[in-house]
Amino acid sequence: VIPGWFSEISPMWPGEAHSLKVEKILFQGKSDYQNVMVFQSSTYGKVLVLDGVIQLTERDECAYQEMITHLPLCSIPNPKKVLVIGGGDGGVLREVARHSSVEKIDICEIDKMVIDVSKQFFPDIAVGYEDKRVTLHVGDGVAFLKAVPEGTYDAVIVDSSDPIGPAQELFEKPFFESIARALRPGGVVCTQAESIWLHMHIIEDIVANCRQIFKGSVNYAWTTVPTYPSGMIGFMVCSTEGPAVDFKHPINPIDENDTQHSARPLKFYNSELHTAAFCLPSFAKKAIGSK
Ligand SMILES: NCCCCCc1nc2ccccc2[nH]1
Repeated sequence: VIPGWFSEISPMWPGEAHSLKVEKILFQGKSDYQNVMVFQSSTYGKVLVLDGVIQLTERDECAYQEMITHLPLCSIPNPKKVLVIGGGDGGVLREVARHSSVEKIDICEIDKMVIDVSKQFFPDIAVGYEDKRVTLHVGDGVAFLKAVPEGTYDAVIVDSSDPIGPAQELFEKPFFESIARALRPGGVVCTQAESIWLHMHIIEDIVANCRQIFKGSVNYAWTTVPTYPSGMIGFMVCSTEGPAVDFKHPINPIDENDTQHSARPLKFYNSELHTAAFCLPSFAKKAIGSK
């Protein structure tokens, strides 16, 4: 360990470790589920770390939060009811709130410490909780979805950590089945889906499960996030059987200057990038294929 540096060593990316220079450690705690740490970095703002894995930094969180939210929501005409699984930092809520058609936003986050720490150290991200349409459920997303009536949501966003740790079940087939049941016909889901550079086999399994479960369309999209290992992260973007959804052409575009529901304009997402996000390197296209 180099003094003054945080290195992200994990069995999920053997033999490599992204490092950030540390100015000051701001919080360290152990919740019922994981170790939680916040530090002030020299060049990426404040950083949230769970079990040694970087979840977000102030400088580049916009890429992940905006893409995971607007890829699904800009692909359907009038999202009204949205469910967020995970996303305890509040960033996805902030982005969902930009859509004026949305009437109800449910969020189910298992770890209250993540919520509290985010409100304390990342107010510009946790601002999402202030939206009147938000209802917070602190608990396990697996159990939450089992209790959801069929066809309740227009969109579900799964902003999870990784298969190693408390989010393990959010990558398994029964969970995807419970999402499909909770979505209306032609409803959409977008989940955090690892990196094509690091986890191609995990992604192949997830895509195979999604092909069996989501009878609309099944797509893999990706974005650059400089502070994530391999500099990118991907998303499964799927729709249930019903009114066709063409993810590659946003029919419900969000104006990058839209500040109706957010004091802050979009920093990252735009319609061209939306379309480009579904373009994959050849090695990934071969492994994932696209219907
Ligand atoms: N809710 C935050 C999602 C990111 C979790 C941490 C993380 N960062 C990653 C980089 C590459 C592949 C998988 C990753 N998982």
